[in-house]
Amino acid sequence: MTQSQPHKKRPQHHSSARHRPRTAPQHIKQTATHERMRLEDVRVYNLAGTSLAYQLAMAAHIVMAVQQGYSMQHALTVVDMADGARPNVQRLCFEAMRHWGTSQFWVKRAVSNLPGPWLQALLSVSLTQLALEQESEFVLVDQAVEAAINMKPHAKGLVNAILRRFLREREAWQADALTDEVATWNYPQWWIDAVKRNYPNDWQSILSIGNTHPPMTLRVNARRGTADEYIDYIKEDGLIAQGMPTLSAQAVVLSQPCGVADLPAFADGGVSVQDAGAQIAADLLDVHDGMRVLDACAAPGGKTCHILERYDVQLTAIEKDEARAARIADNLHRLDLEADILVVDANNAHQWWNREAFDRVLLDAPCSASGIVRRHPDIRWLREANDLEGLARQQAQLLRTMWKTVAVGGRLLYCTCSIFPEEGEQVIAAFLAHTPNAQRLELPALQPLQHGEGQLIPTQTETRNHDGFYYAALTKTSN
Ligand SMILES: C[S@@+](CC[C@H](N)C(=O)[O-])C[C@H]1O[C@@H](n2cnc3c(N)ncnc32)[C@H](O)[C@@H]1O
Repeated sequence: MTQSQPHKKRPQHHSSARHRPRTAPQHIKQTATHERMRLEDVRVYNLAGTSLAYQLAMAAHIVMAVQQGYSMQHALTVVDMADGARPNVQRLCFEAMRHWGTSQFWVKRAVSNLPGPWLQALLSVSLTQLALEQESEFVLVDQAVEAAINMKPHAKGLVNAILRRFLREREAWQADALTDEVATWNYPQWWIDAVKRNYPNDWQSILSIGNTHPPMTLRVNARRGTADEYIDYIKEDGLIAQGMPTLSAQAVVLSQPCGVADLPAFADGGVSVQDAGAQIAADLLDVHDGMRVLDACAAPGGKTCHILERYDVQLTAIEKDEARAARIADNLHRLDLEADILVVDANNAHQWWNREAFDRVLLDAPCSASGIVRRHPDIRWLREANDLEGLARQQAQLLRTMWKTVAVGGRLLYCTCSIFPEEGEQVIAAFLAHTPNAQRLELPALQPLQHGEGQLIPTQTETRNHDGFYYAALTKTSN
């Protein structure tokens, strides 16, 4: 460690009032919850929480919730589960989502009348486990049947028969799946077609990387030390890591993921979890001390905090979702940083903007999240082809509004965690075509990384392991 011991514990910070989100009128999309299962009612009775049967039954519920439009992360957070069951349920769900195309293909081939959604989900979760050979075959089939007996007793024979048939005919089933694109790649057909269309030379590797386990990448708090110091520091805890300087001076990738609570210096703000591709934003925004900075779509505050760790600026963070805005406040508090958090729709500038222009504006717009499917394997099954049109409209609207707040000579950095040009290059091209006082800036730091102007695609090499992002920087030439 260095003399200043940047990653050692230090006294608890006392939150200032500026950490508390200020609430303004919100427009949060209401979902048609009445059409979907109530996550509060999800229960598995009569099975011990430690049993695989319980965990398979619970995973089937969560996966079924995703089919009904809930995000998996939300379902996993909200559903009440037996103590200790959560890590394994989570693993079962993540693996089921990464293999949903294959397992649903098998279920549909195996039955003449499709069973109800929970049974389909149980079969998919179980077939995925058999295909991955994670559990003993005997235990898996036994426990899946046990889960069925508990939840849908009439289906005991069906579950037993399908799982045993898979074990007998595994090779034929696997070969059969390769005749179908959705079953082969495990993405909806429209997604496969869009990746093929936009990346004719790389579409297979992009789809494959999206099905791998993401790295656990950290951002070292620049106020506390360097990436190299942190890498040395965690060796004491037996953790191996390496830097990723081509992406960010603060990025550190762990060779093995660990729980956030076990991360040395996490609790007292020495590090945060953030993909290396996301960490480029703080460089591309070209911030200097003393500037007025706006982060227009800020929650959970990853980029807000990164900017504040590096520069002494006056930062306003806007977020329309109150619960998500609270996460910005939590992160600022943990990192001992300050920003003004406004809970408001950024598009309603008259509600929050006093017409004092910002030197730097970061617009990390809501998007399909197609660049981060490794981390959220359910996203592909939740999105629909025509979502891109609606998202692009939202992105263009936010860009038009945020542009008003940029000072002459100032910079706006537009970004999304998407790999689809509809949400990246096409939004920027259309904006530039209609905005005479906007000029695109070169981003030399991005040159060696990009795949098409401003576009980072998910990459998985020793020196570059990051998610998919799009970046464009614009400067205002006149009012
Ligand atoms: C991609 S996330 C931002 C991630 C964040 N920049 C980070 O690095 O941690 C987009 C965020 O914008 C918020 N959002 C979407 N539309 C908004 C709007 N019109 N006004 C304010 N926030 C909005 C979403 O709720 C979401 O939290």
